[in-house]
Amino acid sequence: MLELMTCAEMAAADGRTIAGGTPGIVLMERAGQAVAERVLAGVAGPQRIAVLCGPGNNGGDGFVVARLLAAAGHDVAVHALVPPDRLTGDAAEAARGWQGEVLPLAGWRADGVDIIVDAIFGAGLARDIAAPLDAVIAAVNAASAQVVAVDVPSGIDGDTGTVRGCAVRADETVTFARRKPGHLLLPGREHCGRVHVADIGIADATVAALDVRTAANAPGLWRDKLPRPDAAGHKYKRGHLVVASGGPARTGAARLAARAGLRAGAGLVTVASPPAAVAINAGHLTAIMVRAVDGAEQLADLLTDARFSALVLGPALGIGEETRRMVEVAAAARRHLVLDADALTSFSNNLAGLWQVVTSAAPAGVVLTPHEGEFARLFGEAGGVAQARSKLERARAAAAASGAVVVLKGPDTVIAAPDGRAAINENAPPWLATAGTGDVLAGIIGGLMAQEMPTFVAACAGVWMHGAAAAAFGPGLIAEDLPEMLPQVWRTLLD
Ligand SMILES: NC(=O)C1=CN([C@@H]2O[C@H](COP(=O)(O)OP(=O)(O)OC[C@H]3O[C@@H](n4cnc5c(N)ncnc54)[C@H](OP(=O)(O)O)[C@@H]3O)[C@@H](O)[C@H]2O)[C@@H](O)CC1
Ligand SMILES: Nc1ncnc2c1ncn2[C@@H]1O[C@H](COP(=O)(O)OP(=O)(O)O)[C@@H](O)[C@H]1O
Ligand SMILES: [K+]
Repeated sequence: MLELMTCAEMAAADGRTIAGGTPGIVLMERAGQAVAERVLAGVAGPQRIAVLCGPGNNGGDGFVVARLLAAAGHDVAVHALVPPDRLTGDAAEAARGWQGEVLPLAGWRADGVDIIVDAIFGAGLARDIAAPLDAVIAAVNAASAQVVAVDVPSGIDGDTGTVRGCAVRADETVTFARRKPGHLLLPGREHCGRVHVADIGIADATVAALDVRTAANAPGLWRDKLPRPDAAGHKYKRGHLVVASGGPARTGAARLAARAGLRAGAGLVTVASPPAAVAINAGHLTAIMVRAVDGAEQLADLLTDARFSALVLGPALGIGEETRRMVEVAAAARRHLVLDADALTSFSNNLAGLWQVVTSAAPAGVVLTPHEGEFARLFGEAGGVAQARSKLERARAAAAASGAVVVLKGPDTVIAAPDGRAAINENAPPWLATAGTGDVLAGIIGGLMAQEMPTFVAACAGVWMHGAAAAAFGPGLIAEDLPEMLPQVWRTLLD
């Protein structure tokens, strides 16, 4: 159930289910039933309920909800954007089942209403919301009533999570068959409240046949690919991660990444340090080793030892030619790479150079972990990225353009593979917005890749474990706390 279906995929699933013998009105009845049950779940005693119905099938669901809630003894008022005789298809049939009055939606006020059912627009939202509906949505959002949205809060684009002009802020959202990307991407996620997924009879096989490429990032996606130490193992079987350090005044980022890599399970971790920073690094490290490595040439020498299986390059490494050459040397040595921070910025406006790196590293995997600023510098002008409608599609286009797995960070981090697979993360608490947490993420992913976890799932697992570690620590988090929470996260994953 981790798939996230686009509105077009949902319509296709709907069409195939109808073609398979389930009439559309039956799906609409089940949808309305699920919403009504959710409304009733939270109430004691008769409620004054306003059902706001739009001109399409989302409105059709609303008429079903209204009928069921009235039958359950509540005081229900229906307000519709268009008169029922202007509805067509299943929505028209649903409206015929509503015996009560239908009042206009324009000019609606929330006075005296306990619960609002938002059935104005769902998957068919096609343009920005304009007058007079913008005032209706403002009235919904200003009301003290409980708001339950049908499928998506009206005004939120289900594919992109963007607000089309204005949008309802719901307490609860009931969607059907699977969640949609807009339930996880910001700002959509914040408009949905709690999201419930109702089974309306769209078979899993029907969803599977659509080859949905987007998923919510959760252990079900990658738990079976996590590296697990075995009884016959030794540390060299668990991979050896190398993290490159910056100069004497810029060493902390590499140590954060290195410690995270060790906690992520790499058997050994070495900080490759400029000679001038070796004493500082050594003074702060115990289980992690330090090696003097002076630039790209000496990195190439280090990597003649085949046991170094993965590298994290970028955190506080410095921007420019030498960092770019270190990346190229590591790629030429065909090691798994996590490129972060300064390593990314060293390839600004040089997508061809990045593509070359990814190509020469193959079959080893490359993961890029940009935040929005780094992403813009890397991919701003790239074909496909500029045209993309959402964070999801931008990350996917960047993965296709670079050949790497792209982790586009933020509260709704998107992980995208060049083959089109993508996952949206939803477990990261805002405590993560603090210096150095990105370095820790790079280290976790590098630690998993050092153990030969496949690239895309290593990136997904790393992002999730990072969010889970932050959530487990909670308020007051600083970057140093994250690696120390990983044992607790591992226990939940390996049970
Ligand atoms: N798929 C399934 O399995 C099932 C789907 N179900 C339900 O169907 C819903 C999708 O229904 P839908 O396709 O009819 O679209 P919907 O959201 O009602 O809107 C379309 C209408 O809105 C109008 N319109 C659009 N934007 C506008 C704007 N800014 N301002 C003003 N008008 C605007 C648009 O007008 P037009 O663009 O044609 O001029 C059209 O009239 C889905 O969310 C779910 O609730 C369930 O019944 C269970 C089974
Ligand atoms: N508001 C937020 N909610 C959840 N996670 C966030 C938020 N802001 C940032 N993050 C996460 O925190 C990390 C910050 O990384 P980055 O920007 O590279 O910082 P740094 O360079 O200081 O390490 C990323 O994993 C990002 O996804
Ligand atoms: K809605």
